[in-house]
Amino acid sequence: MSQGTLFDKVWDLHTVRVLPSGQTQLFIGLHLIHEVTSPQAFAMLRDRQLQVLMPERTVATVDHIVPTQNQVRPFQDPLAEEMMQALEANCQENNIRFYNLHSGQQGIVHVIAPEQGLTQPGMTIACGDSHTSTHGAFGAIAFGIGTSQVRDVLASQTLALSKLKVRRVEVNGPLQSGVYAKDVILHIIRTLGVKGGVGYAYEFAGSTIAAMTMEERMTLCNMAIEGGARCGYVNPDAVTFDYLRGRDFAPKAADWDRAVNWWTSLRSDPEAIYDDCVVFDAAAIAPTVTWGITPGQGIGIDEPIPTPDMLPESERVLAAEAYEYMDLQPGSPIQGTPVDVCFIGSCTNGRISDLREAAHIARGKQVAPDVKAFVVPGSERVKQQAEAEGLDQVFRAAGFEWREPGCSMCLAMNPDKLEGRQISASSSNRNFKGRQGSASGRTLLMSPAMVAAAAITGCVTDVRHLA
Ligand SMILES: CC(C)[C@H](C(=O)O)[C@@H](O)C(=O)O
Ligand code: SF4
Repeated sequence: MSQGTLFDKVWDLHTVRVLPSGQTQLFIGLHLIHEVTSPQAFAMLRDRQLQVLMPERTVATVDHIVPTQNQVRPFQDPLAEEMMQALEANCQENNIRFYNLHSGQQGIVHVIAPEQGLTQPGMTIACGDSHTSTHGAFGAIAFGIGTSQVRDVLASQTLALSKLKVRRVEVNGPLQSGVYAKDVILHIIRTLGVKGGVGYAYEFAGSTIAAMTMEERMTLCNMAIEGGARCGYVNPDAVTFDYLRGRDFAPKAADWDRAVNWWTSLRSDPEAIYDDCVVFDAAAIAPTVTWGITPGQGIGIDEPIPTPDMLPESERVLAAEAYEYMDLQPGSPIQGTPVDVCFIGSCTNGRISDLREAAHIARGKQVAPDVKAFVVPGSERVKQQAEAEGLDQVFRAAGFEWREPGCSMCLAMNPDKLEGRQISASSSNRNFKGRQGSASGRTLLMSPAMVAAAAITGCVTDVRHLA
């Protein structure tokens, strides 16, 4: 075990057996569930008269359907209320820890597990949600699963999986000021493509990543899946351990020291062999904004929207679809594009450091007329912390709305929706057609600081000129 990657080591340690199909039966240390992808899984379990095998290894929260304004029960949307009731009943019947609204610990599943110290290095973590890759920031092997796999984990605490290859994605050097983890990952996806990571786990490494906080690493790993990599991870180091120490579920006293030794031993070895390796220069990364309908259609804020001849042949068909849908002119600058809605939140960028960065830009300024700007903290704890620091006041004074925690307009399964052809500047992770609640709505992805800058000026703006 001395020449492996963290991925190989964690995979091997969790292998129950190799199945006749060649797949691995992998033990899942932590199973996270939410209201959208779990109800059917529990129903399938009941149909087969199966029990939840290890309820203490499953943790639930409610995030996607949660209204961020009126949270009175029953919810106005009957479907949301139904999902909520199903989750409540399933957790109660099966003895599953559930962080309900107003528990003080509710929030987006990928925000709450790390903040409580549930997410730890060396774990295997699964959740019926594609952005489970977020948890890889801690050196866990964490990936999204479908509903029938949620059933499998509930019933057996294992999954049948094929092993991934590992690509080392190295980023070196200091980031320019005004450039954030979000820009780094948008840049990586733009370069390697939205399908570039299919079949791979991405190991993020290099001095830029080493210098990142845990929250920045989470932003990075969150979007590994948008680059096609089912999981992304960072080797655990002192930054990881400092973040974890003292959190609710982190090991305590003598267990802590043992855990740190153990976690350290799981780091990829210097001689580890990778299936592929790519290197980026941090200095070449500018504040990045998407102009199209996939997270890979991004450009530096100073660049023009690419014309077809600037793109490889293989990207031109999708680009044509994007020009039409977005109604943006190839060859023209992205800077100055007017926006209608500014959304700060999501599991990509709804953590306290994100709100601090955005508040820093908004402080003492005013949201542009006719722009609707709102901030949705990633969790109840993030909200509480932000309020303790007075960030809510900064946002409110600038004309932003301050909301209750949840996924909100990241995918608009709640009342927060774009209307008609509105364009949003969004700190979330997906800009697919119709993603934010209007079938013809348009999304520009960017960092929370850039969203705040767009809110103030009313158009896409280089945050480096505003700060
Ligand atoms: C609802 C859920 C299944 C979905 C996902 O898997 O990612 C959602 O969280 C999203 O971001 O699109
Ligand atoms: S915040 Fe968005 S990306 Fe994250 S889990 Fe919720 S819907 Fe999915």
